[in-house]
Amino acid sequence: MTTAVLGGGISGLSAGYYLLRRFGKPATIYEASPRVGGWIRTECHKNKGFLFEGGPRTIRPHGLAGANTLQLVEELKLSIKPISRSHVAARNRMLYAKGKVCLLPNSALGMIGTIEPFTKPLYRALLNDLATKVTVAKDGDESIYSFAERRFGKEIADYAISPMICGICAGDAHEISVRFLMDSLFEKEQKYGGVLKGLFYSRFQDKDEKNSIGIFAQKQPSLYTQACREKWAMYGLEGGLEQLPRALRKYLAKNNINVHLNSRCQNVSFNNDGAYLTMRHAELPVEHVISSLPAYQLALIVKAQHPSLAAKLLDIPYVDVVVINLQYNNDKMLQYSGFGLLVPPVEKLPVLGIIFDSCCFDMSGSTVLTVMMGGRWFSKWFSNQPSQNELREMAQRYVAKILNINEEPKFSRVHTLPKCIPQYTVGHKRRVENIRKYISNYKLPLSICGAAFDGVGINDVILSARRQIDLLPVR
Ligand SMILES: Cc1cc2nc3c(=O)[nH]c(=O)nc-3n(C[C@H](O)[C@H](O)[C@H](O)COP(=O)(O)OP(=O)(O)OC[C@H]3O[C@@H](n4cnc5c(N)ncnc54)[C@H](O)[C@@H]3O)c2cc1C
Ligand SMILES: C=CC1=C(C)c2cc3[nH]c(cc4nc(cc5[nH]c(cc1n2)c(C)c5CCC(=O)O)C(CCC(=O)O)=C4C)c(C)c3C=C
Repeated sequence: MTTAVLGGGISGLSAGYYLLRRFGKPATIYEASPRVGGWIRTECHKNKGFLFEGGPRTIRPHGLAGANTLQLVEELKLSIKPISRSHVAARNRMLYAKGKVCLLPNSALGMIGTIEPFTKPLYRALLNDLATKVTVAKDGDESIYSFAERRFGKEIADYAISPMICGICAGDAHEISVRFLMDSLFEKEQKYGGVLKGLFYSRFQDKDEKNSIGIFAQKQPSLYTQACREKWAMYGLEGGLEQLPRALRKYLAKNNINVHLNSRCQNVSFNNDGAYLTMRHAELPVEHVISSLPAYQLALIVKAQHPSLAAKLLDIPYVDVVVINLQYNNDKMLQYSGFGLLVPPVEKLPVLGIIFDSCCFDMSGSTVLTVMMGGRWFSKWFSNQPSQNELREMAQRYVAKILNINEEPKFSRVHTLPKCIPQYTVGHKRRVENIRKYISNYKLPLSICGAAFDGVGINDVILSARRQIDLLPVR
């Protein structure tokens, strides 16, 4: 009997990779769709010199999780396209607020003056933090909006934190847990009575960067050393991010880890010896199941035997995002340079943000933009199920309004990504603990990784796969 990995997105493929590295035994990955990669999807227009990313486009090189991904990228011999900290795409972060494109400050000097859309200098937010007493959070959690508003004031919560949440999980900061993005700042505030105070008192205790060496035996991955030396802010891959799942699949196939495509798991039932997977045409006995599925998909397949585990999994909500890629045959269309812009939810627009792909990476004379819409507000704007053409027209209308680009794009692509990103709402940490407790109490031969549980970024899901494999007992 073998180990089965469910899902051939980046976390399932990574689980296969770490299984191979740790045990060297064959295993099988079952993927429901006809391709690997999950939400990582690149459409390459090689002859025209540009590409469209339908999901993620960049990865951060920082910390333990960043170093871990770089180690994988290095082992797969992929070509990196770094964006250094001094690159405009790393320096210039923009908002569309109050009818204008606003450039956010990127140095301490920018804290002194009043910068639109803010009505007060940003240093006042820091004074607010110093002057405000700590409120002990109920059940050790609160929304990131409430935390930011408490510590730094409403403007920071509306125009800095809320758009940032849109740019990471397309979610509403009023609902997302402070622990999703600011776990350590929140802990510091609760311990030392303020964010700045916490940062000051704990400045010699932050071991994250040092710990990043921990899991790499003696030697850090050399790409990580290079990323630190060359001050990368983020990176993409030559040929687009889909090269990562593709290369992983090839590597796994060469090493007896097979990926079965078009193989949806319909049910899983556990017994004393392992588990049975129900596939369309077969019942497969397996020793252990590693699930990298979205929580609601795992819920579907465990529901018959473990309805209360299914209910816990269904408590992790997801949102839908519309992604529209636009390409223009002229690289001088944009008046602004930067990674892109985010639209704060207080603006009440269907657009979450626009990414300036051709500012991040060379697109051989094209301007390439990606408009993202919907997210937590998807049903508010798109309950009438607009057609692809209507979505494209809507995106173009906002590109005209916000960026003053009125030309028709030469190429475009519209994708609606249903339930593509989990929402770590207040209490998420406890929910995940309870899910893992259930699995452990019932001694289920099941490990869970993927975006639903331990972080939504590519780095997080790869590291989550590695950690789950590291926890497996040697038989
Ligand atoms: C629009 C967007 C932009 C993003 N931008 C970034 C970014 O810039 N940087 C970054 O780091 N991250 C980004 N992310 C997040 C990142 O892309 C995802 O979190 C990550 O790809 C999730 O990988 P996964 O393997 O956990 O899940 P998925 O990609 O969802 O993979 C799960 C797989 O399981 C399969 N499956 C489902 N049900 C079954 C079943 N019953 N049996 C078998 N297989 C099944 C699915 O077909 C899928 O292939 C972005 C995400 C989105 C949606
Ligand atoms: C500037 C515009 C951006 C839009 C619009 C946007 C949309 C968007 N992003 C995600 C998910 C993730 N994005 C991540 C990183 C990331 N996103 C942006 C900007 C926009 N995102 C930037 C500049 C970055 C790089 C990180 C940084 O330096 O701040 C990540 C990874 C986060 C991590 O911890 O590594 C995710 C996940 C979605 C779902 C989305 C849809 C609206």
